[in-house]
Amino acid sequence: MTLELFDPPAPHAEPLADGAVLLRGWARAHAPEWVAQVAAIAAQAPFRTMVRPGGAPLSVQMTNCGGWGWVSDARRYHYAALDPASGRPWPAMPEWLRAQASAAAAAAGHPGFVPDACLMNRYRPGNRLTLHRDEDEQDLSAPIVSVSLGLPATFLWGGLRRQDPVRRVLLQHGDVLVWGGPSRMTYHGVNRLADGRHPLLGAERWNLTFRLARTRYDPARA
Ligand SMILES: O=C(O)CCC(=O)C(=O)O
Ligand SMILES: [Fe+2]
Repeated sequence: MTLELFDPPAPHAEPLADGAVLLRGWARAHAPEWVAQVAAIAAQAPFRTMVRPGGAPLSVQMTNCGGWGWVSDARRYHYAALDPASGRPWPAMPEWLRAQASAAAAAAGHPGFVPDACLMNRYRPGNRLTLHRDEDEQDLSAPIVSVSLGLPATFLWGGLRRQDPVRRVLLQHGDVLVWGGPSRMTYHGVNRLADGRHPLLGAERWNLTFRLARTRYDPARA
């Protein structure tokens, strides 16, 4: 019997669909740095419950960093340069985070991705994200880079139509999922978070999605 049997597998890439790759464990080695970066942003722009058009609250708590932040309010979903809670610009995207997201995108076959927005989601046990597409960005040829930290979650990976069959993918601490190209408009969501405790985040899961909200995607960009 060897101890390695109980270690998480070494980081590796699992193709999920055309244009979509799951980089298993990609962010694990630097997870404490990821957590510190998000905590510093959340100290300036706290996680908050947003409401959806119509007024019902979203289940997960959100904040943003970068030039643009994704905002849901009683009227619409949109990208805003100012945090509506403070009236100030969202915290800048730290260069370290931007570089990590660019490197993950490149590793998944989407070079030249330089995100201008990062939506951060905080899940507590029982929180979920219903099936949706990320469709508020201007240039839908740019990928989405999604980083998971803390408690594991069952990610729902559907198809290009809402009624398409859904695959269940377990996303664990340090996993990075990238979807772009023919997969960019895939319906996706997250099942209710199960209770648990994670050594770094306790009873929470943090997810970061790096996006190109208001810039043109140029794959030739260095
Ligand atoms: O939490 C996740 O894994 C997915 C988040 C997501 O789909 C989103 O923020 O649009
Ligand atoms: Fe999404």
